[in-house]
Amino acid sequence: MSLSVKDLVVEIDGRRVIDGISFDVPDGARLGLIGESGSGKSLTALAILGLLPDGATATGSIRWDDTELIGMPDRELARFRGDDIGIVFQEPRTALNPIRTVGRQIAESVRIHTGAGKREARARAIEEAARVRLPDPESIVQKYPHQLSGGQRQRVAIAMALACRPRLLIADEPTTALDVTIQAEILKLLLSLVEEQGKSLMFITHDLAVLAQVATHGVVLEEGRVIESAPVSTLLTAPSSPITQGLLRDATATLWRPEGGDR
Ligand SMILES: Nc1ncnc2c1ncn2[C@@H]1O[C@H](COP(=O)(O)OP(=O)(O)OP(=O)(O)O)[C@@H](O)[C@H]1O
Repeated sequence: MSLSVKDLVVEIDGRRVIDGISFDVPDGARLGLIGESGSGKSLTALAILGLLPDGATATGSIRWDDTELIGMPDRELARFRGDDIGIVFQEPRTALNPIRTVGRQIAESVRIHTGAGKREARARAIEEAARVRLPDPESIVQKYPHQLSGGQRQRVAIAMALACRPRLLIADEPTTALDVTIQAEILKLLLSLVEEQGKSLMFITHDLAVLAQVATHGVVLEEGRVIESAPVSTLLTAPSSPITQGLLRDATATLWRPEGGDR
């Protein structure tokens, strides 16, 4: 299953915020969307998921294999979300319900997307918690989100997204809210899960050092346009645009230091 975005334009209240973006995520590929704040990364993800804010319109084409997602009725799109395309957001707190145990929330994901019964879904929730390497899965599923650390909450959000076995996982700055060591652990986890299950990944970040750890190809955005699209190794060694050169200079030194970099 592959995703193909062509000439995507998003307008919000008459302002063109995405201005003709095209890129592909072939089956099993790991693509990064990278750019500074406001360059249009999140809106591109939301357009793919059919979750644009009120007042926003999308034109162009977003195809999932042979199916056009732009203009698809919301009810049909809802089936795509989760079943085919999963999402993990930056701040796991917003993805989790504070008054339900994490096990129940993972189980709900399982139930909605597999039709499993309650008991089976509860057992699956423990398996999914173990899969994202949460400690002591049998007891952690009985906890509430506030009883977990930020990194553990992000593991729960990843478990919920993957419980539906989507073909493509979209991760929008999933580690930005976490401190550096936890960030590295979550990136490693995401990468191993995606590779293990042969999924495609679309990873959104403003940090080229983070992108280098998870993606093989990068699409650089600026003001809603694609500025450069190249293998990550090229972006790291021979970035052609000033924007990418700036991203390379800013790359987080703690995680990865560009050779000969001036920081
Ligand atoms: N709900 C909204 N209403 C109006 N304008 C919006 C809305 N959401 C985003 N925008 C505008 O669209 C542009 C792209 O925003 P987007 O959130 O996609 O950027 P981004 O690259 O994801 O940034 P960040 O890294 O800060 O999340 C920005 O100019 C932003 O101001």
